[in-house]
Amino acid sequence: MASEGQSLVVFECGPACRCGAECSNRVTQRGIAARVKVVRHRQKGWCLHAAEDIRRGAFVCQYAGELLTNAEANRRHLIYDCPEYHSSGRPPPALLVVREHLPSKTASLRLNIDATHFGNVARFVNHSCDGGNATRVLVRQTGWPLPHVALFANREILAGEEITMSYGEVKADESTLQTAPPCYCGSSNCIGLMPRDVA
Ligand SMILES: C[S@@+](CC[C@H](N)C(=O)[O-])C[C@H]1O[C@@H](n2cnc3c(N)ncnc32)[C@H](O)[C@@H]1O
Repeated sequence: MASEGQSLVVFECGPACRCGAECSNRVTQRGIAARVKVVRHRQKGWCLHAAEDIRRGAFVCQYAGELLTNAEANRRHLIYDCPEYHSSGRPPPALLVVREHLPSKTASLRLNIDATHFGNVARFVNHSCDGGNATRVLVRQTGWPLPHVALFANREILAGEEITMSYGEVKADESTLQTAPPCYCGSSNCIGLMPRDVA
């Protein structure tokens, strides 16, 4: 899983603030905010569904996982990309790579969060080629050096609907056609292939 381009950044109170957990500017810090359930799909594996209506703009959950160095993320990408990995019965890879363009615009921070082995329900959010109904947002907390990744509903999500997001753009180049895994998102613009990981 990868994402190219700039993610939206929001700012919240954090360890350097005097306010407590009840502060209204700590929206993403109180755990999973919507009732959700994990449902099995024949082709996509486990999926995250809304168990109640989720209003547009609402925080759903953080994307929790192991925070990796770039070198370790690249090493794991190689492992996760191997066909043997997928046929081994091990959990599907959930290594998310997001970039934050720093204010200077000349540098960017690459954040590698691997939820394959340790994570929360966000690891069950599947890809949709139409962008999905959840958007990834970087959350910076005052006094905390690194951003967190949070999922927000980008439209109203009805109870029973699958919660999806975009893993990145699908490039229909030759290497993608040969190596990209099949996509079953069912969107009208889906070409039947998932985005390939970009390190
Ligand atoms: C982060 S996991 C998502 C949860 C996963 N479905 C599971 O069973 O654990 C990413 C993996 O889910 C599957 N997946 C996600 N979106 C998919 C889609 N649109 N079509 C097919 N498989 C998908 C792929 O196996 C992918 O490597």
